Amino acid sequence: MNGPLVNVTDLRVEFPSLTGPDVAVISGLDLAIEPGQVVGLVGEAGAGKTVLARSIMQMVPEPGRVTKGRAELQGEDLLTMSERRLQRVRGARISMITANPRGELNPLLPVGEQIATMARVHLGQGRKESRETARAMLRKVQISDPDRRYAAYPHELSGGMAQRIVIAIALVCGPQVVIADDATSGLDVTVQAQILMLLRDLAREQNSSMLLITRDVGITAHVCDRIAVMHQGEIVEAGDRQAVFLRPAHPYTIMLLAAFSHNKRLRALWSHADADKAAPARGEQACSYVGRCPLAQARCRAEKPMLRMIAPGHEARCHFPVVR
Ligand SMILES: Nc1ncnc2c1ncn2[C@@H]1O[C@H](COP(=O)(O)OP(=O)(O)OP(=O)(O)O)[C@@H](O)[C@H]1O
Repeated sequence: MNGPLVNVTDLRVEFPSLTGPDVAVISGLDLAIEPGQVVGLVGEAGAGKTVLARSIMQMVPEPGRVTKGRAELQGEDLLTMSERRLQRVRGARISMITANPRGELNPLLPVGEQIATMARVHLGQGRKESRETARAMLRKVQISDPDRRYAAYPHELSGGMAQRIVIAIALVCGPQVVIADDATSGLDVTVQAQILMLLRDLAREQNSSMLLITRDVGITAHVCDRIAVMHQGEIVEAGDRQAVFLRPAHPYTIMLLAAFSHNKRLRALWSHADADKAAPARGEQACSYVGRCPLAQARCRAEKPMLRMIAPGHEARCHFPVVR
């Protein structure tokens, strides 16, 4: 296959505003995911991470709508796909895991049956075979006593166990891409790490790519091959994990890393830079970070920077990237 597995280009998503014209919460966004790659999408609350994930699934929350761009899976645009075709693609070739496992599960159906149903619908398995597949999946997500748990209802499971079931459902068809949107944020810290590692290992085992969305930069340091940093609906930096962590180039990335640092002085730097009052609205002809940027110059207010290469495989949307 030539080209990335998932290729989002020039995506724009707008929401109506009560007081004026529609607001673009995502604009000019490009993001590529290669086969087998784990891409971390990081950024603070409201950056547009969930809207991006849901756009790829053609599930933009109402009343939002995609007004521009493409989101291709192996060259086929998901954004213009018929609902009928999408039903075959979602769950089978691309699946999503969110922070609310109980909300995803059917409260009236034993959890094993929910996994087996996926195998019946998407893999064409019969009743007996799909039950075997579901049991095997329960073992893979490390649910103890899988035969007994097969018959359990969602309310009988802990949050961590419910999330393991959601992961089993998401992975049972061997999708090419898994989107994990804040998938562990509702769980205890110790369980979070276990579930993330499990998710990564299982995805790797079946060569699924993964888009791992989180506000917690620390999580991406352990799990991801590549990091994309999102700010106000735009990717402001993207690169291999090593490059972004060791040589962050966009001032926003530097601040984001400082916010997660153990170093108190670095964290203080972040809180000083956090005054967002002068930030321009999304889509204006200025850098989206100019109001908070300690390195901003006149050009940053007058001209919107493009995402451009600063080293092979490393890009930043900044007129004055910090290059070392
Ligand atoms: N249903 C909606 N109606 C109006 N605006 C919305 C809606 N959903 C999202 N938005 C807007 O889109 C922006 C991006 O939201 P999104 O949920 O994608 O952020 P996020 O980066 O995923 O944040 P978090 O880390 O808190 O999940 C928000 O600032 C919000 O204004």
